[in-house]
Amino acid sequence: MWLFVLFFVAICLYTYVPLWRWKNRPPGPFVFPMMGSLPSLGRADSMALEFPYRAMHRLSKQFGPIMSMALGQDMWVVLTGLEEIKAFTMMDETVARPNLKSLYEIYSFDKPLGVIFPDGPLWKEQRKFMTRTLREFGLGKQTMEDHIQEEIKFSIQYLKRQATQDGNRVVPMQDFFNLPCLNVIWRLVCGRRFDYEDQRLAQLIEHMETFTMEQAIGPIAGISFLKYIPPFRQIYHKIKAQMDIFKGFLRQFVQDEKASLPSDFDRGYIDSFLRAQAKGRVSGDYFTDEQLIIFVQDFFTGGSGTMSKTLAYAFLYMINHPDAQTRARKEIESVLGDRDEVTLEDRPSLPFVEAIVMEVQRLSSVLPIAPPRIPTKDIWIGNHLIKKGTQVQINLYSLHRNETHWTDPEDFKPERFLDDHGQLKSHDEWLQPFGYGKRKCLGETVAKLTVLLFLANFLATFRFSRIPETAPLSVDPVGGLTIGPQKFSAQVEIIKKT
Ligand code: HEM
Repeated sequence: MWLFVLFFVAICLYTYVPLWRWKNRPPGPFVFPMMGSLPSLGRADSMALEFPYRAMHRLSKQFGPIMSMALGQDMWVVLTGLEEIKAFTMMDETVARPNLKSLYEIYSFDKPLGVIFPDGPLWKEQRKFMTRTLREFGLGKQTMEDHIQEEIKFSIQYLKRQATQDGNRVVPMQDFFNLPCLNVIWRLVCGRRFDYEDQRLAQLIEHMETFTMEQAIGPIAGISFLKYIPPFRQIYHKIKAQMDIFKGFLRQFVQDEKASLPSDFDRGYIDSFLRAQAKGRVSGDYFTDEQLIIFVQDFFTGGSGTMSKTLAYAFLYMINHPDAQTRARKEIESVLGDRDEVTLEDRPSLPFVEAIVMEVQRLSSVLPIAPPRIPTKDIWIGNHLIKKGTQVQINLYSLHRNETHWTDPEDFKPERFLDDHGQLKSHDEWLQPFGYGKRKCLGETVAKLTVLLFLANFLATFRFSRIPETAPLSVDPVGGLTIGPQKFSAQVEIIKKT
């Protein structure tokens, strides 16, 4: 009995002494010994484990745009307001990541490599290298657009085959854009694409989605002891096995690219990296094979799934909102005239299509929480102190569902981004699907271009509708780090034969 009381007192002291010492701590739900704030999260949202960002968003209505809470024994600060997120993400002291040991075991040879997870000089230099190399590869320039257009043509033919193969025109859509989007990334990486029938492509996506779409990956990454406890233990080993195969594939691919490196031009990102490695350019330490493998893996996990899930959601909303689909098609047809293909040049004449993309990005929030950060010294956001070393979550979903800023935030209303003349309003700062500040997404340009061109060209070629006598499609998401729509099918009518 006394032992139990002693244990209880020790646990309480361990939990509450740091909290008493933390003056000006952001407000937040009650912290229980061992369990932290989990009971409050559970009360705010009965599906808090599946949708932690939604539970945090609901709690923020009670506690405000900057909250503190405990997950297990660790204290976290959660940012949900625009001013707080802006202030935090613009500081040099807030670009560091926490030590997500279990995640690095799964993802990157036991240490933070690539560009998404490291910090310090490695991150700084590799982010600079990635930014420069992507620019050289024509992000926003013609070459990039040509690659995307070519992929659009292949995928339009692919959808035509699927829509006509058994006569009923019904096509499962939730994963349709996985292959084309992986190819957009693959082009950036090595200048080539896979055939859609190539089994390696499907396998790569399967390995990757075991990681990005696993609900438990957040808790496993954030709470290090979970990997020893069932059912997280099994999940940890399953994801690790899949990611080991993925990395094995990339390792072999990098070796093959090294062996066939052209002397006078770069086929893609890998070649640029290998050339920097060979020259010992910049700081040679960071240009290792392992760094390259995880760099390429970052392209896929950060870029491919996020674009394909955004596109899947775009078509889901088009099916649920046939009036918006018709209006978008009219706009596209008036721009196209006799031409076949919507291009980047048409963008200024497609305000409604662009507004649809923005509204889909707002509602889908495919990366609802940015990867976590830790301040490297005590920082102040308004009157609140975030202590050095506290884990910080940036809840982008909350920005997108803020009830004070957005009218009817749960509703699909692309018009909210248009002015009285039907033109796009200037940028709305509350829409931040790519994050904000010093670690903002590096693929924003390619992602925006890909989503817009796919959507416009597909709407010009096909009409998408709900299968007769079925209910409106659910917009509820599935997934983990990245989220996407549940399984859904569309009736696909070909309206342009060429
Ligand atoms: C619709 C598509 C996309 C969305 C919604 C998205 C969203 C995001 C978000 C929210 C972050 C975290 C920002 C932060 O930590 O504050 C991020 C980081 C990143 N994204 Fe994207 N992304 C998309 C597409 C892409 C693409 C296509 C690429 C690659 C070509 C890419 C590469 C990256 C990289 C490398 C980072 C890490 C940046 C860093 O930590 O310094 N993303 N992205």
